[in-house]
Amino acid sequence: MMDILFIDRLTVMAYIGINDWEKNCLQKLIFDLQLSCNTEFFEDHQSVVSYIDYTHVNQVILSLVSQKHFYLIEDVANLIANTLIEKFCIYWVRVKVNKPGAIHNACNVGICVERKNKTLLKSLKKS
Ligand SMILES: Nc1nc2c(c(=O)[nH]1)N=C([C@H](O)[C@@H](O)CO)CN2
Repeated sequence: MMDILFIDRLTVMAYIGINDWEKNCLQKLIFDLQLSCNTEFFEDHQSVVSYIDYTHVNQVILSLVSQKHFYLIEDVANLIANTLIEKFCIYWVRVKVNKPGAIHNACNVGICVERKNKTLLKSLKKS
């Protein structure tokens, strides 16, 4: 069994979009994140594998999204998913990027990507 650390409706202003006007205009992106982990590892807080600090996850996302202009919401989702897999001890991650208001006759549009930490999942199978 695996546990899931989640962050809902994390809101960030970003330069995002395929149109010229979107290069200089901050727009709202809302993230829903799920990080699969094993919280039993976390009981010993002195151990190397410690808990996943959701404030640290938040900082990583803020720093990634504020660095540059992104063309597609897919680009943001992929960068965040791959970075979280690299930086945190998690089995898989699900990143949903919402760009509300992008289509005038829909309340929301977005993309949801899932990435696995193949190395960690392999070591889980062996044990
Ligand atoms: N699959 C996608 N389609 C579109 C995107 C996107 O990021 N992914 N973006 C746009 C525009 O930037 C739009 O949001 C402007 O309002 C159009 N299609």
